[in-house]
Amino acid sequence: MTNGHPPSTFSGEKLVCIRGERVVFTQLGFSVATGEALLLLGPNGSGKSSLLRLMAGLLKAASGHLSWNGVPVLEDREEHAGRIHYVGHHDAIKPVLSVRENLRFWARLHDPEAGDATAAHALERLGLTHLAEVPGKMLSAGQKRRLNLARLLAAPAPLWLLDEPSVALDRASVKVLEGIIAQHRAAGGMVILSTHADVDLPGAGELHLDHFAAPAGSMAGVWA
Ligand SMILES: Nc1ncnc2c1ncn2[C@@H]1O[C@H](COP(=O)(O)OP(=O)(O)OP(=O)(O)O)[C@@H](O)[C@H]1O
Repeated sequence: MTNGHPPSTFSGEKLVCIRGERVVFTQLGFSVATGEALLLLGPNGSGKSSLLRLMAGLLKAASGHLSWNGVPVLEDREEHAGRIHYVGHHDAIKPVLSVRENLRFWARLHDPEAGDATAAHALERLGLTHLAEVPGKMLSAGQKRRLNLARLLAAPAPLWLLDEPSVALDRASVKVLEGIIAQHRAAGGMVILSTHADVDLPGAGELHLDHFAAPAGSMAGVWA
């Protein structure tokens, strides 16, 4: 047992993803355990975002299954939602709420008891303290990304699903991201992350989505 999240394994087996009529990937499998990180790699359109959305329960697999400690996650969607933080391409920032209010809102969605001290720490870690009272709509792209990433620290969740989290970040902020991921893993968390850029995740596994592509032109119904 670590001093944070209890030992767990998140895995997927024989996953098939269809978007529109196209088979994006087929027979895809992975496994991530406590303290581990998995990098999703592959060219544009190979299915990295789709796989992350599927892992987050936002998209349904055409077949195959996802398990947490061997139990299919679809058996209890609410429990699964409670164990993840998903940060996708679209920012979830409410434009009229301040940076601090946005963070408080997210923290309480995850944990109604979440205290202000945790949110303050998250703001400080992401270099947002001086912007705490600024409305979301006035942030730059990189500041919005940092606020979305601050959600990771505002309430605990063992599994972080991050879709190209380094986009719009300056080099110093990428270093901060690498640091909070390392700390999360040291506390028994897991991270699954897609990227086209250099994000240093020591010892991370790699999943190359193009290895699971269906033959060109495969249509739903043939491979699913
Ligand atoms: N809403 C949608 N409806 C139908 N097809 C979609 C939708 N979103 C994505 N797709 C298709 O699914 C496939 C995989 O897209 P996805 O965004 O998962 O790839 P990706 O590897 O994340 O790409 P990128 O590196 O460009 O971000 C692509 O062929 C894309 O056109």
